[in-house]
Amino acid sequence: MVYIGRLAVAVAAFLTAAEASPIIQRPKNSTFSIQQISNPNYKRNGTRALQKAYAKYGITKGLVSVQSSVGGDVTATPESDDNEYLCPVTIGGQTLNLDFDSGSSDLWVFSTSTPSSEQQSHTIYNPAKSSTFKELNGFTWQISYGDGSGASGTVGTDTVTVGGLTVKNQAVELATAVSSEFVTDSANNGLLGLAWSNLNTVEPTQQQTFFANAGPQLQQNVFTADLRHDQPGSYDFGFIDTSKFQGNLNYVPVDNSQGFWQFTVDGYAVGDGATGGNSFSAIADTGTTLLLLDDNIVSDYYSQISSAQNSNSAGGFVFDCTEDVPDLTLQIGDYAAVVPGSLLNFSQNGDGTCFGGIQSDGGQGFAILGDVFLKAQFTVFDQGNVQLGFAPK
Ligand SMILES: CNCc1ccc(Oc2cccnc2)o1
Repeated sequence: MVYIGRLAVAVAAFLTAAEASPIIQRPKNSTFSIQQISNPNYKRNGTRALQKAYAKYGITKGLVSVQSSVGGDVTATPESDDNEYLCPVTIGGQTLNLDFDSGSSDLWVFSTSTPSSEQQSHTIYNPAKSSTFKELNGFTWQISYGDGSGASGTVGTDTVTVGGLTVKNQAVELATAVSSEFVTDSANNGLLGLAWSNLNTVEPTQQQTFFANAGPQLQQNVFTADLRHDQPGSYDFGFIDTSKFQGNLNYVPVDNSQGFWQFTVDGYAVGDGATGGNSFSAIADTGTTLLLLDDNIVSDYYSQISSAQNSNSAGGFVFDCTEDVPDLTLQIGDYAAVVPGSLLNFSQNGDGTCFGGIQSDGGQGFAILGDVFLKAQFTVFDQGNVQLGFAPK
């Protein structure tokens, strides 16, 4: 299709030139030159130059435009027990609180297409009330998450704004079915995927994430996560706010071949014990609540807590709430990422036992560093350099 486009553009350019420019009569083989002067008021802007070219030749490529070249900053508010973090997103002028998920790549919302029995007390998006919504006819999506929840539906595009950063023609996925976990999670009106676009589930044509569309035009092709325990945190797009962390950022290369923010952890330590263990693969996942690790590391950790046991009824490791819970340190290159014990006593079960922030990753071959880990680190998701940066807060 691009080839045919170029041919059309070449022909159009020729015709335009022939029609528009005056025919200059001059003797054969004469030469002349015109002295150019630069326009002092001209400010170089690649996006605008490209948009002008597209407009001139009528190329209606799905060029997304980013209104702000600086970026955006949005508050991430924890639900009870820090179960998930919700951020306001404006779609076609309608604002919904969505769960930003660096472990998936679909932007989907509760909508007028969601069965009314499932809409319950959710905020829903109504494409009919958006002047900028366009249906992608016949496009569908279907996703399932690590906790067994899931959703599916149809697709369109609209103008999406996050913290002052606007992307036009962003794929917005409308839920026509959602699992019970979402129906009852009434503060959560959908997800905004921040993993890599090769994980997007839209068919027949995979769609780009909000961040993939916005990133290349930002001052820095990054977003950062500063999640907090029991208080609002933030996601920043396009810049790194050095006031949000201590010391220097420690970068590690990312393998995005599976679509995740995946990297290597080089070892671990429990409490003030020695760092040991084999290196292992992990993903940075803001959409997962806990810190999910290999069973051997989980057993080693809970062997340090005398009352700890793996409870079937609770669905994981629990211990007496009165216990002193050790820190966990993950060695990432030269950086020792400490998760304080205070974050590893995750929640109360109501019977004097507490639920651990560290649980099994279910043997799926990589660890999932969810919110329990990300609350303790300022994290830079660097799309431009395909790397992650960590620093203590
Ligand atoms: C609480 N369950 C519903 C729900 C909220 C957010 C998500 O999405 C998830 C779940 C697990 C991992 N990644 C994303 O599911």
